[in-house]
Amino acid sequence: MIQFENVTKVYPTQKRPALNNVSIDVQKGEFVFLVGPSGSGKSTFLRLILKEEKPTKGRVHVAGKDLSRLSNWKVPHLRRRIGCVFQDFRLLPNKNVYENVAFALEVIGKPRRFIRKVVPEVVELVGLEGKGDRMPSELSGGEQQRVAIARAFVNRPQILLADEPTGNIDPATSIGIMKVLDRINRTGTTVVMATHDAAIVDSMRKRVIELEDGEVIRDQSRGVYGQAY
Ligand SMILES: Nc1ncnc2c1ncn2[C@@H]1O[C@H](COP(=O)(O)OP(=O)(O)OP(=O)(O)O)[C@@H](O)[C@H]1O
Repeated sequence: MIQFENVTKVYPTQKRPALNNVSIDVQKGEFVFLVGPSGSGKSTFLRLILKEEKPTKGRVHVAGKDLSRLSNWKVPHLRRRIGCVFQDFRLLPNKNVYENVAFALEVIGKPRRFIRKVVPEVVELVGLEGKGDRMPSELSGGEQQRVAIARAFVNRPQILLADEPTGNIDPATSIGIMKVLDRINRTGTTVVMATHDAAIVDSMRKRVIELEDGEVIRDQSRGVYGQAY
């Protein structure tokens, strides 16, 4: 589903590569944690998947497509197949829960009948049934992140990228967020989550890819946050 082949990324203003000769294969339906210190290249890895950045060397394949051969006008189509969740939720403050989720479908031209059917389903999937008419300001941080996940998933993307999704949420609430991501993963969606949250990584026992200075220093199935010797 996601394949990095000897990928090196050097930003124009930098001498050191943000990613250095990274080769990684993520299969359809996998759940992968991306860990490593600040500046190790996690966000760069996610940006390359979205074709927000191009590799300096090497190739990135996503959903069977070689991104170097994907013309610019096809990039929005690629991004529709990838849901994104961020640390800071990024909800529209003037729209309620239902409208925030529906908006993701409206902008890609889905019919109103379809939107009316699927939005409540996804709102329920993330555990927010009965809260569809709340504004983001009337929700806890954990609930806001659930809305953001619903919005990312409502179009049933093949891949969900999450960049520090529990970064602004307390540990107890984070467990609920991880249950939602796990539920989404069980529908067959490939999940890649960048995180500094050791407790979450240790509790999930999923594949862990560790970056340091842009290099993969560990790729462990059913892994933990820190190196387990
Ligand atoms: N747009 C950019 N221009 C120049 N250098 C950049 C840019 N984005 C990232 N970098 C550099 O590339 C390296 C990797 O950064 P990246 O953001 O991928 O790390 P990260 O692991 O996601 O860090 P964090 O955990 O803090 O989010 C860092 O040295 C960073 O300063």
